Amino acid sequence: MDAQKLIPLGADRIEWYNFIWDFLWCYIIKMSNQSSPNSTEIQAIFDQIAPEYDRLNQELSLGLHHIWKLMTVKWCQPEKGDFALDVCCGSGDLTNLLSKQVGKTGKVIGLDFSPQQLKIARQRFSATNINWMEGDALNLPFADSSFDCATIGYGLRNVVDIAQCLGELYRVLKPGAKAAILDFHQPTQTIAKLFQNWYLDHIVVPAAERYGLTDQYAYISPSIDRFPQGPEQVKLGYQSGFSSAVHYPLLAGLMGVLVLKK
Ligand SMILES: C/C(=C\Cc1cc(O)c2ccccc2c1O)CCC[C@H](C)CCC[C@H](C)CCCC(C)C
Ligand SMILES: C[S@@+](CC[C@H](N)C(=O)[O-])C[C@H]1O[C@@H](n2cnc3c(N)ncnc32)[C@H](O)[C@@H]1O
Repeated sequence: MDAQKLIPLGADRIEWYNFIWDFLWCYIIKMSNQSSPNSTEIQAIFDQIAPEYDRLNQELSLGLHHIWKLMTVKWCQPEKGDFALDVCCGSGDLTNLLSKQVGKTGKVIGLDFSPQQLKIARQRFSATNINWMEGDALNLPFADSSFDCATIGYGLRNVVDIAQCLGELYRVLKPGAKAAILDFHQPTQTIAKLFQNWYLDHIVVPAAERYGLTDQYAYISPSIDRFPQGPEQVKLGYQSGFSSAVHYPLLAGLMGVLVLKK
């Protein structure tokens, strides 16, 4: 008797059901791991990494992040005497660069919702034309048309509502003012994307492991996957009311700067 005939017909069907169920369960698990963290979780990440944040940025970008930040500040065209805003200021790199550009007659607000990042920023930079503020990028505590220029450095990808953030940025800028938004970017070229994933998985996360920050730095890669690419960022800029929006890829598209004009 052929063994095949011994298997009741329903057995195949049960195997199929089990396979489909297992597949669906794996898919649900994977997608649930891709879910975006909420504001509280984001704030916790940046509070936790604050003590090592600048050291790891310097080491892992081989110091290049300073160049990307200089370009970002240049592209929002700050002038002497301006009132400037650095949203999601973190440890204050861009706030400090804006402070130097607007000079003694100008003023810069560095705003962030992470107390630990702001603590580091205050320790690093004591320029008298800088005000450090704890606040939410999604509900800026400023009047309409307050600022002559603004920056967001590696913040837009981390807010829980990008459109809301861009809307607030538009609201607080003066007519004709510019904002420059630096962040990671998903390269369009496959080889660049493969390198970005490799670098994040095999250089960045292992480096963070030394400080017990594996999970916090492992967050970067999926956050980049969720982040709109250049053309989509431009569309969001126009939808937020900006009169012009241009995205400039940097480093073969591994990074990018969105320049908006009100
Ligand atoms: C300043 C940089 C990243 C800031 C940053 C942004 C985030 O959203 C984070 C989230 C969670 C933890 C940390 C951060 C965070 O540090 C960019 C430079 C640092 C990057 C970690 C390095 C990655 C660089 C490129 C992927 C590859 C550069 C290759 C080149 C040969 C150096
Ligand atoms: C990667 S850090 C960037 C810090 C700094 N701009 C730089 O270029 O290094 C992202 C910062 O965004 C802040 N952030 C994220 N969501 C925010 C929100 N809704 N309001 C204010 N700050 C926020 C985090 O607390 C963190 O300090």
